[in-house]
Amino acid sequence: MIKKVDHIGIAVKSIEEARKFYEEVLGLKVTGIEEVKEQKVKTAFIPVGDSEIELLESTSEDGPVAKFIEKRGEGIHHIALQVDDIEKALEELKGKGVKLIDEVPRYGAGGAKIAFVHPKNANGVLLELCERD
Ligand SMILES: C[C@@H](C(=O)O)C(=O)SCCNC(=O)CCNC(=O)[C@H](O)C(C)(C)COP(=O)(O)OP(=O)(O)OC[C@H]1O[C@@H](n2cnc3c(N)ncnc32)[C@H](O)[C@@H]1OP(=O)(O)O
Ligand SMILES: [Co+2]
Repeated sequence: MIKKVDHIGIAVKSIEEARKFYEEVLGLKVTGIEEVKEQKVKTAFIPVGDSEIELLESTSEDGPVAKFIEKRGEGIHHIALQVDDIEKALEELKGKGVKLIDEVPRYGAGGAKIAFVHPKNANGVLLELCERD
């Protein structure tokens, strides 16, 4: 059901500031910046081999990324696992008693279908499932 690590989400105060480390020091490239209004974030995707790093900057004081930074500071916010059929994956997890934040997929960056699993289920790690064409 799970294909690979799609991306690792990192909460940052400023994409413009944070991207300098990834580009100028690590030599990686930001390939796209996109606002996802529903999640109250601006995202920057940085491919690394077959996976990506997603820098997340909040666009609102009450968004999940702003709240995370306020409580814990900048850092790893979530791990996204790519699945080939997100509805089926959600059904399966629900059947196993997993607490889902999203029972129905939403749309994330790049038009992917995404859904979050509560960190209480995964040893304190917020998991995102995502399906993309
Ligand atoms: C654009 C898209 C894409 O990839 O395409 C994205 O990634 S959007 C990425 C941004 N979107 C999201 O994160 C949406 C899903 N997230 C959420 O619904 C929320 O942030 C929750 C994860 C449910 C947390 O919200 P809530 O209001 O409950 O916050 P809270 O501060 O009261 O936290 C409740 C408990 O969860 C923990 N907690 C909160 N955020 C966490 C995180 N990112 N990783 C691990 N643990 C986390 C807190 O420490 C706390 O633990 P204790 O109880 O032990 O103190
Ligand atoms: Co993400």
